[in-house]
Amino acid sequence: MYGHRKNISDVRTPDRFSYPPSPSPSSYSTSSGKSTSGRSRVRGAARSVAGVFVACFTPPEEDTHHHSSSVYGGVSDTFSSTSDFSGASDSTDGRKRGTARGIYGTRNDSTHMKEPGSVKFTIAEIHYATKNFALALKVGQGGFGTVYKGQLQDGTLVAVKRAKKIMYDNSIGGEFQSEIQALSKVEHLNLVKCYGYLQHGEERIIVVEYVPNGTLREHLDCIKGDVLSFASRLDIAIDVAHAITYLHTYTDHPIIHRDIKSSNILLTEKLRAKVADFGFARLAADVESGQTHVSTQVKGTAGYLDPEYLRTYQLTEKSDVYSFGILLVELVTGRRPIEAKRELKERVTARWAMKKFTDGFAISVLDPKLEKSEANGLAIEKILELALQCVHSHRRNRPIMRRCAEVLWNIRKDYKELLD
Ligand SMILES: Nc1ncnc2c1ncn2[C@@H]1O[C@H](COP(=O)(O)OP(=O)(O)OP(=O)(O)O)[C@@H](O)[C@H]1O
Repeated sequence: MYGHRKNISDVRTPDRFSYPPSPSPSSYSTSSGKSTSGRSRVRGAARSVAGVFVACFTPPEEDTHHHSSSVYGGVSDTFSSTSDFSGASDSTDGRKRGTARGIYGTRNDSTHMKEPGSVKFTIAEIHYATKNFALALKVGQGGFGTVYKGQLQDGTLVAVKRAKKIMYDNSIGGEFQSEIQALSKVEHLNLVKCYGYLQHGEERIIVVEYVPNGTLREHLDCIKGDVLSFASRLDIAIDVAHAITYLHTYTDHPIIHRDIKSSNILLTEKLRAKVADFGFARLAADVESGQTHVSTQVKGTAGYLDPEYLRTYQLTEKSDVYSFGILLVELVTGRRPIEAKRELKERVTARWAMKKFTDGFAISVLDPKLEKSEANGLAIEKILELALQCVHSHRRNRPIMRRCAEVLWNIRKDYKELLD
């Protein structure tokens, strides 16, 4: 580790949380089987938890900062991996973890990383791929830095994530290595693949799979592509559920993503989802005998943050489940988790949607760009029921990710049957 992440958080988007445990003047206000089983049952179940959920929200105030203190918590609800969720990439592009070293050839770089799965790039390769960081190849800007589209000598398209200059001091180390370590060790069809990295002087660069079709948020905003159909949204939800399930069941070392949100979901041309940005990922079992996760900073994005994590500083897989619940609401409503410009009762999208759901008007929160059909109406009820469970203020009452995926499979099955 290289030191303080506060420097990183300070340069992130305002709604991003990454704070050290030290006291600070500002404070955080949490702005923040076949399931056609009858709407009343669904709503009944919903009501039993809705109160708890609603209680956990406070409409956003101006200041959305949070400061945490040291944290001690147990990692719970891990579950065993099955092939259903493995989705392991077939790596038809030849860049499968085990073959990557061969692809990039031998390097005479003395700092060549020996860890399996890691590939160290040379600065010459990066310059070649990005045409010396040509502005025309810039595709995005995030908390970490600038993202360029690049092409390796063998033709592979890559996204080159170049750390901000402001992070050139050692404070970037933790973030950089965290991202590399987490990314390089996992491989799944619905996770953005990590090809390698470069640490050259003050440069910190990560090379990942290029996902060509923008972020989920851009699609929901119709900045990219046509209106996402309800069926596509359901497929995306399932892809994301598979990816997170995979992370949570990852060998002996479950990975908590910690920053599940629509701008971290990248889409392929065929609208398959790939979960990106493991900057905040953390190996859940890399601390204290695999049972205790000690977190020194609250990290995540406003609107997606698990209130129990905020309360207790305990980070578990269920924090991702919470964020996933918020993402489900976002998918069906099209709205951002927090819409500051709306009237108070609609400002926190999940709370607004859940209230409508429990009152029996789930269809009224459907993204206005979608048709209010019977199939959409039934599916949104079931999705909101699942979302409601995911955002339960007590993590023990939230389903595990695997269960979320199973429920979504059934919703999709019923949805398709109704359409046929
Ligand atoms: N693998 C990728 N393939 C294609 N485009 C990408 C890829 N990764 C990132 N981008 C683009 O670059 C933008 C910035 O990505 P980045 O992960 O750095 O930040 P972010 O997730 O948008 O913001 P934050 O760092 O606050 O989470 C994304 O919104 C996306 O448009």
